[in-house]
This record gives sequence, structure tokens and C-alpha cells, in this order.
Amino acid sequence: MSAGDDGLVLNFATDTGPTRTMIPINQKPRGGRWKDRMEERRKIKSEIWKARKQTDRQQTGVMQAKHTDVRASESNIGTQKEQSQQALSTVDNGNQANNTNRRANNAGYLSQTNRHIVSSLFTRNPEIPTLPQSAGQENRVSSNAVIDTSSFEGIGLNAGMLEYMSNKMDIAKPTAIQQNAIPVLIGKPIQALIAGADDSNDDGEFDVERAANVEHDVFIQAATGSGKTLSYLLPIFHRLVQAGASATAGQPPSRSLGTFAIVLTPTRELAQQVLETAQQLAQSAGSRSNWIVPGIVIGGDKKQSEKSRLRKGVTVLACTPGRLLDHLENTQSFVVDHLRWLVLDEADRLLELGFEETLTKILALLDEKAKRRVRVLGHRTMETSLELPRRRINVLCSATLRDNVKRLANESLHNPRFISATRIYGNAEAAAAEVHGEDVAEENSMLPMDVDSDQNFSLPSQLVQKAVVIPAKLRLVTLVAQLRNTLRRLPTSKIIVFMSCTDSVDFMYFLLAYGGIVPETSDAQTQAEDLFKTLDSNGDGDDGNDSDDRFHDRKQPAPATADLTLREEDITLDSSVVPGAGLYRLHGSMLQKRRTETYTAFSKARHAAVLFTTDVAARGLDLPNVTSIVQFDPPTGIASYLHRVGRTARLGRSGEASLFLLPSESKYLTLLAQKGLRPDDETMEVILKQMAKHEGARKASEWQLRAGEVQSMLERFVAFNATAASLARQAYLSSIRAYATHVAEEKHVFNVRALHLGHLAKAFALREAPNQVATGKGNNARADDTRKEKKEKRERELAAKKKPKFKRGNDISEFAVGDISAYYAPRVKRTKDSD
Ligand SMILES: Nc1ncnc2c1ncn2[C@@H]1O[C@H](COP(=O)(O)OP(=O)(O)OP(=O)(O)O)[C@@H](O)[C@H]1O
Repeated sequence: MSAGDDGLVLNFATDTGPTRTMIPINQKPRGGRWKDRMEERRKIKSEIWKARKQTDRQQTGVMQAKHTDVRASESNIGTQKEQSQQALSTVDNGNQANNTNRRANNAGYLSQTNRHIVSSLFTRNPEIPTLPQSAGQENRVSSNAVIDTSSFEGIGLNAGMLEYMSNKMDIAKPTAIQQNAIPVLIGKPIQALIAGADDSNDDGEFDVERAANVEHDVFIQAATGSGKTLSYLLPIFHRLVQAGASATAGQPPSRSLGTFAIVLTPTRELAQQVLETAQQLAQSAGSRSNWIVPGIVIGGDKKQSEKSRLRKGVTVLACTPGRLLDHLENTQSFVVDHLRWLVLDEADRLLELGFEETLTKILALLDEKAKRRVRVLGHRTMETSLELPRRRINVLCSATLRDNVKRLANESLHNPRFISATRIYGNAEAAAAEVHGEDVAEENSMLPMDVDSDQNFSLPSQLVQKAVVIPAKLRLVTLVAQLRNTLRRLPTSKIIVFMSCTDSVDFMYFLLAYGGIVPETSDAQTQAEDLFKTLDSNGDGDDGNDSDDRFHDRKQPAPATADLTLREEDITLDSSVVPGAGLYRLHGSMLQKRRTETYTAFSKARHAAVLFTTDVAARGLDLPNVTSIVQFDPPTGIASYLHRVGRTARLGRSGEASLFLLPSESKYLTLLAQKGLRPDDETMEVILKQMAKHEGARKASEWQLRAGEVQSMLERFVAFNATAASLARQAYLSSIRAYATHVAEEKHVFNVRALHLGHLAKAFALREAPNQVATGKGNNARADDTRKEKKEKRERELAAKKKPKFKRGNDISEFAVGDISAYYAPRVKRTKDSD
């Protein structure tokens, strides 16, 4: 093993051995004319091929049985094709039935003569196991839609706001969670209290217990896309508007009173989204409520401008935890004396991202400031005359009810109500008893005790979930097929594709943008392309009628693709691989400005759009009209599954979500089933056949040919474009690293050692054997690595260093490539997506 090698490199090397048919170096024909050498080479290969043919058939028995309909046979192939193959002499497909694939594959490997031997897409794939029976998702009736029989007026919200909401925001009726949460948060009881009594005890001191008996903290738990944001923002605005309206004439409220409500979110995008909703509600409040000013403080923005915003006064503040704590500690002009609401949105994600300590500090600081103020001024201050809650109301929102969320609830909520879409749970006595550690009747408990915390989440019932088991080699082409099929069915679809790391996002974004453009080729490559065309136009034994124009990829113009790079400023790119779709990408390593622009652009897109993203977009983001989710890389943890698929089927709309799994990962469906999630199974074959059918295949059996063509097209692009090649390698490595970070309970399903790394390379359109990926050196590639090539490579690398392809927001990306040994002992933690 060389110095740079390690276990993984060994793994790469040994893993891929059986898939190749290579000419041993000592048998390589040398000297003589080029044509003679090619002829000689062909003969040697043919010998090796024959020897292995028998083994191949046995090994590929399962896949073969499924695909016997591939009808092209060796005997039908015309003389011209034979000659062309001799000239190409690149791919050994290894069996007769897959001869049609060879034609496709040849296209991708033309420039790779005597470099790499790549196995066929459909051979030597692992067996696809029979999936556990899905429950059949019959209940398609929407579970998170608005309730037709209810109204906001009935709940008692401000009439002026309701009119604006109905006219301008198209929000006229509440959802179930809003119907339950808003009345509790409007806090009618406190108005009764203010009318008759105060909250002082017999000694004249402020009686927290007494106030707590009428102002409830709230835990809101409801399905994704059920309108949780409005269920806490509407009551806040309603009460601020009411307070402003009832203020005494001489003492109108002003923004200088500081912040009345803080909404903490785990990600910057979510904070942005909360801000936008708050701004709309501020508009709805009318000109008399001009003092209600929403604002935002998030990491990634200039702190100075945030400070000056806070100095002017922000009434309702959306923020991420790190930056909020920073301002609480360091910004003198940040007034929280009158804070009346603290909302922890997506509480489970806040905890998952490791914000527990930050939250504890924030809560302690806010409590301390509140006490100091009461000590100095007494509780009868200006804002209490504003008919606002007497103390800070804490609200926790979550779509799941995991143990850590329960703990946070117990620690941070006083006298809480547990509110779900179907019930309001608990009461003050029960809550108090719970807080004091006493046994309480189950029906009175603050949080339901009978539920398994993992199971206690709900998905919209109208959401159609699917699982597709796909061999590694076919993942990429199946993704392309899935996207094309969806856009054909729903031409203005918005699709989100979830990936495990930022490098994969960057790669897929770039690949699907430019990968369908036929690259500008060198003379040798042009010659090879011509041969491929000749081969096609002369028939190849299929039916003699093949033409270059059947599949649109070949009609693409041929601009210079070699110079294409990934540019930070490209918020969206038109896809050459999924025609008609605009592509977007979003991840935690992008500059905040770009993240915001992307989020806004994707949200506003009126055309077909595909967003590649990490889990940064999984939680809470309300991206309107998303019709489909594709989990290209499986989620880490069930909660992540839930939140990812929850980006569609929002507010009563329909939606579908597909989960891509490797055959070795199909056990994941059992894990999902244990949590009550039973996606329908769909086969890769159906997806690929659908694509072929719509793209010119005349016979059902041509689906493999079509898949091969698409794969070849993408591999060819990666081979010819330096940026794509580099992105592909980075993505390949980073995704394996990300794979090693699956949670402990799932490690037996997502075992990095079970990955076939050679096959996996194809999912990144890579033709290099993984050992070359890992070390930058190949076995037989180096033979023709001439001095000139090396010099060119050095120059390219130098140029790339001078002119970075794109600037990263942070120093390290999520799972950025680093030390290979980190696969087995990952040292870099996931970077936080916020702050
Ligand atoms: N009553 C309503 N009528 C019409 N639209 C609504 C209503 N309530 C909320 N919406 C809209 O529904 C979408 C989803 O709301 P929201 O993002 O608050 O859901 P959520 O429950 O927080 O989802 P998640 O759990 O994924 O964060 C938003 O676009 C919001 O404006």
C-alpha cells in the first residue's frame, strides 16, 4: 500500500475488481499501426470476454431474468457495427442480451479507450429484495386542510385583520390546529382578570402563580403544513393590535418600547419565512398599528445593521438562537423589558442542532431581565396597561414529540396547554402537579404520557409516499427519469430533491444543468462521436430504423462545455437534462445572501422547478406548491423523514414523496413501518420504462437502452468537463462520509462497509474506478498520462486555485471532503445550518 493509501482505498480497489474486463498490461499490443493495435486489442478482449461470459450469466441471473426482453442479439449486428466496435473497443458489456446497452455505453466511453472499463448498467446488480407489504394508502382525505365549517370570526380575532387576510392573503378559515390554539393564546381570561383584580398577592408582590393560572404557556403539536406559524403569530398580532387600540390617548404605544415577541427558529430561512408572515400581518393591522414593526436577526447578516434595527425598535422579532443570544448579551439598545411572547418554533430541530445550551442561556437571561425590571419598576408599568399578558408566554411548536422536546417543554413551560389538531390537553392543576413531580392522571398530564415519542407525529393523510429500491449504478438515471416523468405529468411541478451533503447538491445542480449539452469535442472525440452516429444511423440490429433524432439529448447544440463552471451568482439554471425545469440549490455552505435569494426565487417560481438541497430545507420551510419530494439520499432519523416529506401536501393540497433506497437498505422500510410509516413500493423498472416510453422508445424493451443513453450522456459530460469531474469526485467522497453519520439505531441499515463503492461511482456519473477517485491515480490510466497532459492538468489546477469556482459561506461545507480515514471515524460533525 502506498503512503497515501488506507483501508478505504483498498476497499475501493478490491470492490470493483470483478466488474472490469481489462487487458493485462503485459499483453497490451504495442508498436505497429494504430489500426493493427486496435485489432489486436479487440482479439485479446474477445478472449477474455468469452472466458468470463459463462460466469457473468450466472452472476446476473436475477437481473437477466427480469430483462430478457432486451432483444438485440449479437448475430443481428451488421458488419459496420462490428467494425465500429472494433474501432471503439471500449466497453465490455459482458453479455449478449445487453448488447443494446453496449451501444449506449459506447457513447459515453469513446474517449476512454484503454483507460477504464465500465460494467453495464444492468448487470451484476444486487438482487432487489421483496419489500414488506405496504399498508396501501387509502386514506387520501386531507388531514391538514382548513375547516370549512369554522371561521376566524368565531374564534374572536380582530375584524380588520380578518378582512385584510381574506382579501390579500387568501386566508379566510382556520385549520384545525389554529382553531384549537388561537383561543388559548388570545387569552380571554386575562381580560376578565384585568377588569376586576390585579395579580398582586396579599403582600403586594407580583404573584406569578396567580397570573399563570390564566395565561397559559402552550405546546403546539401538529402535522407538517397545518398552519402552525399562524396559530401563534395571529394571536400575537391580534393582542398587539387590541392593546394599541385600547391604549390611553396620552400614551400611544411606540416601537421604542422594544421587542414584545421573539420567535426563535432553527434555520435562517425559517426565520425569514416567519418575518414575511409577520410583515403581512403587520400590514393587515392597518395604519393605526404602525408601531408594530417586525424584524429579523440571523447569523450571516451584518451585525452592525442588526444593531441599528434593534435600536430603532423591533416589535416582533424572528431570529436564530446564536445571534439572539449574542444581541441579548452585547447589544445595549436591544430592549426586551416588555417581552410578552417567546416562541420556540421547530423545537425538536433546535435541540437536534445542539442549541440546548444556547436556549438555556437565552431563557435564563430573559428571566433575569424580567425580574430586574419588576424589581426596579414594579409590575405596573406602561405595557401592563396595554392589556397584554402579565408575564411572558412561552410557546413551543413541534411536529414531533421526542423525549428531548418533552424535557424542554417541562423545563421551559409554565402552566402549559398541550394543543394538537384534535384536542387541547391538560389543565393548570395537572401541569402544576407535573412540574412538582407528582403523579397525575393520564388525561390531565401536561404532555400525553402514553405515546411513544417517535410515533407521536402525524403526516398529512393525503400525502402519497413511495419507496423505490434501486441498485447503486442506476440511482442517477432513475433520478433523471423520475424528474422527467413528474414534469411530463405535472408540467409546472415544483420538486425538492434531498441529498445528504452540500457537495452532492452542488454536483447534481451542475450536472443536471449542463449535462445534457453535447460537449465540444477534440478531433479524436469527434471521430469517436461520428462512429457512434454511424453506428446508429446504419441500424444496429434493433429494427434497422434507429435515428439520431429519436431522443432529444442528441439534438442539443454543442457549445463549449469545457469552460462551464459552477458560479455562486447563478441562483437558477435551466436544465438541459430535465427540459423545461429551472434548477435551484440550497445548502448551509452557501452565502446567506444567496440562500435567501434562492429561497425567494424558488418560492416565487411559476414554472417547473427542481430544488436540490440538504436537510437545511427539511424543517419548517414553507415553499409553496411543492408537488413532489425525492429523497435521493435517505434521511438521518425518522424525524428527518417526516420533515422532508412534509414539504409537500401542505394545507390540504396533494403531494407525493419518493424515497430512494439501495437494495442493502431495504430494511429501512421495516424501521419506517415500526413507526407507522408504510410507503407504497414502486419499481425502478416502471420509472425507467415510463421515461423510455415518452422519449421515443418504440418497444417496451428499449427502456434499458434509453437508460444507458442517459447515463452515458451524463458520464460523457463529467469526463469532458473539469468542473463536473471535480464536483463529482467531491460529491462521491462527501456522500460516503455523510453515509457514515447515520444515527446509531440505523447503522445496521446504512452500513458504509456494505456499499459497493464501484457501483456507487456511477451514481455520480464517474467512470473512474474509485481508487482513482480516492488517490487521483489509476491503474492503467497512467500509461498515457503523458508529460503534456500532466502539464495541462497542473495549469488547470493552478487556474482553479487562482479563480475559485464559487465562494463558500463557511470554511467547511457539510461533510466537505477531507481526510479519507474520516469515513470510518468521522471527525467533522455536521455543521449547523443556522447561525
Ligand atoms: N387558515 C389558513 N388558510 C389558508 N392558508 C393558510 C392558513 N394557515 C396557514 N396557511 C398557509 O399554509 C402554509 C403552511 O403553513 P405553516 O408553514 O405555518 O405550516 P406548519 O404547520 O408550520 O408546517 P411545518 O410543520 O412544515 O413547519 C403557509 O403558506 C401558510 O400561509
